[in-house]
Amino acid sequence: MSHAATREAIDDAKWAVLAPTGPPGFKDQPFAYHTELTMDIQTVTNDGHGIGRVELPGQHGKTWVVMVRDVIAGERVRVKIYRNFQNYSFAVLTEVLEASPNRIEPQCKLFGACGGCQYQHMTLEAQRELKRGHVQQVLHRLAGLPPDVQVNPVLGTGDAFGYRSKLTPHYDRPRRDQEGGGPIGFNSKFSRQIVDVPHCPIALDAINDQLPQTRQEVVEKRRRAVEAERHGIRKARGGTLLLRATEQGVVTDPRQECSEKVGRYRFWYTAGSFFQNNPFVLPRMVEYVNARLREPLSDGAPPRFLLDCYCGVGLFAICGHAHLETVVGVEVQGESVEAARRNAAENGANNCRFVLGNAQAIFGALSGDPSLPAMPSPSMAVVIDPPRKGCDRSFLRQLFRLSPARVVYVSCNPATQARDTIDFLGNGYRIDDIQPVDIFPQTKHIENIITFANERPGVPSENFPSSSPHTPPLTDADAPTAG
Ligand SMILES: C[S@@+](CC[C@H](N)C(=O)[O-])C[C@H]1O[C@@H](n2cnc3c(N)ncnc32)[C@H](O)[C@@H]1O
Repeated sequence: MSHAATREAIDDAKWAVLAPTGPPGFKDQPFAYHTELTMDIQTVTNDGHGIGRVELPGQHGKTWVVMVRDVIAGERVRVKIYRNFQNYSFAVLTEVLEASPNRIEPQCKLFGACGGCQYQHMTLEAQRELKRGHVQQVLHRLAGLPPDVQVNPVLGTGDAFGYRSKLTPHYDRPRRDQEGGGPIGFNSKFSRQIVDVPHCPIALDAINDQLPQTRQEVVEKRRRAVEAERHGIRKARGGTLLLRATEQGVVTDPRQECSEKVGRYRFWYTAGSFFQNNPFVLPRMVEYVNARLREPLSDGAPPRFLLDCYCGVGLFAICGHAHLETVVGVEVQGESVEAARRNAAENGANNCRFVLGNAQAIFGALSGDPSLPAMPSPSMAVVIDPPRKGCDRSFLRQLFRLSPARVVYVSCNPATQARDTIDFLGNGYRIDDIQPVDIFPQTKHIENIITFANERPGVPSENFPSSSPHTPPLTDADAPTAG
């Protein structure tokens, strides 16, 4: 795509903010559409919004919060208002007047428009320090830990671009006047509009090499769909593509079996099911989890038994099995459990067993297993790696009754992890280590690992719900925090 065409894509995506008149229904209080302001950025939230305060027009001394993307704390910038809410406004960056020393030129020409990346305008070191601070803040704000709670420097590799092994671009239902055309890419930073992304610099080269062909297939498919719709056969639809770089090449069929190596272990999985997406940092993350699992417990010996809850295709179970007597993985998705069994067999992890079921019912899955000790056991460790919504209440209740000596909690959403931390602290656990991992450089996403040590291992806790007030379930919308 030529640079001019790229600019066009950016302009399209910024339509909502750069159009000469406001969008229909624009609320013009306290600022009219496109009011230009100069502001100082005080902080950046964990969803990538810079926050500053500006004086309200005609109300001397009264200030108003304005949020703007693609900025860095400490910068002075010019912005244009494009949306007012009850307590704050959104603005688009038009000029950086005083740049932070951490500012760099974004590598992607679509950076100002595409919603996929938030931090390309910062050095990698600055991104990681920002993410470390966000983990600290969320644990302070939601779990009541001290504001300066010890959080390790973010674990990552130097692979800041060309690292993503999975890409899922979307496309809208084709419009009749577009024939097969229309953008294929990611949501805009400013609206639900899709920005056309013919090349994504955070994806692996193999994915970018495959992208033109996969996009062309969509164009053909859409052309046929529009034609069919014209003849009243069926309605054309939008969709999401899958491109996964694997040992079998780039796979686009979600049902295809594929494999990937992590250290010396090979993992099979179905392309559409869960597998981690950064093959560079993954071995480091697994190494870190294994190191936590091997540390001696209070009796001086390392854990002998491991439960891997939300185990997917057995990543942590299989990578950690060699130092354990018995490992049991629990996973709700049937095809992932089948893959986990195959992975254990092919990798010689004969002490691993995988149970199809809900992590909410772990006791049922474990009871009567002769390879496990009588429960609760002081030699038991647990790895948990739940989806973004965090742990279910009934899962936590059972976990605290099981009373494992150590729990390594891997999370892709530090906000729900912080919520669950309240329950760990209220049920006899203390925090031993907090380790963020930069799985997705250039983006706001961070993986965070908390290691909990049980002060009374093997003694079931009945103190649940814990005495500390439990915050209600969080959604993604709760995640942004002013830092
Ligand atoms: C973030 S992934 C982690 C997978 C694995 N630990 C890994 O790193 O490859 C979460 C996994 O939890 C599974 N899952 C979601 N809800 C579950 C539940 N209630 N019980 C058991 N597994 C669940 C999903 O199918 C998914 O495989």
